[in-house]
Amino acid sequence: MSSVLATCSPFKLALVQLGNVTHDMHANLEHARTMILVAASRGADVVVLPECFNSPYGTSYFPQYAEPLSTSASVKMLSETAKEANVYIIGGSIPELAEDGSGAIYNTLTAYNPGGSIIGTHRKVHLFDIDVPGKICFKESETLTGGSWLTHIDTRYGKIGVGICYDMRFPEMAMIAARKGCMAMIYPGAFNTTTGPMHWELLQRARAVDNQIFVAACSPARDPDASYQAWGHSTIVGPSGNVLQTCEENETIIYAHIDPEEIKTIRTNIPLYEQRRFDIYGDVSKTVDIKEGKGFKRE
Ligand SMILES: NC(=O)CC(=O)C(=O)O
Repeated sequence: MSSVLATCSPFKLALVQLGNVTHDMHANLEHARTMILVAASRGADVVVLPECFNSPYGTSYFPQYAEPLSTSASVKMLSETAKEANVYIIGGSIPELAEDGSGAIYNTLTAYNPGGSIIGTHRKVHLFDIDVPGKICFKESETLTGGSWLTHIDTRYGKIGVGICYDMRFPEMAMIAARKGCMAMIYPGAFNTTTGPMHWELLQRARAVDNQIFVAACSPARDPDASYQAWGHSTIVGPSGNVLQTCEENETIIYAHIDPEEIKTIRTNIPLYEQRRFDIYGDVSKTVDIKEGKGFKRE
């Protein structure tokens, strides 16, 4: 049993499946703020927003809406709202313009503590480039650059790993987080009406059961007028791979009680953590070190 888990404590998690994401960023921010306050008023301790919550999701939109984090209206709103509502916020993602003059744009998550300070920044590592003939062709790499570190956030409830959408398809990220002592992986995401029914829930349950951690994925609500049809179905999964809470495609907030005792119980009953054969296949979590802030980066 990881000693880190011994210091974890229960909390109420809220996923805001945000609707009404328009072309007006300031209207989107105001709506997101209102929904965070609703979640907080219903007792949430950690509130999660979806991928690309401040603007429409699409390769042509990323450059249009990209902001440097240091002057971002979205970061300002999230920081102020975390403080006002006295909650942790895992702030979905926003298009981020690099401040090094390279012009690079990232799909970036920022996380906040109840004091309003940023406690983690994650740039989507795996870009969503797929082509399913006749169904969906999407190439984030046309306008985005992939991130280069993994992010684990320290909260008063324990450590939480974060990823963004397509990152969920890469089991190494969740595996590393679990072995570094994270109690949960949380993914803001926006699967679509082709890949959503195929893989959205399956992937979350797989990441949870493989690693015996909680997994949550927070989607935007579906907008029939949008160019990208989000799947919705925000979901929270327990460490046995059990779905704790889910929903359909409309705007809503889902909640779940995250109790680390459930992790301890499943790891006692099915003790994978004592049975792994690193002598045969090695331990992927040993290949990454803490490099900067809350990020992990490979040499
Ligand atoms: N939008 C994504 O990043 C990922 C996705 O839709 C999928 O993997 O399917």
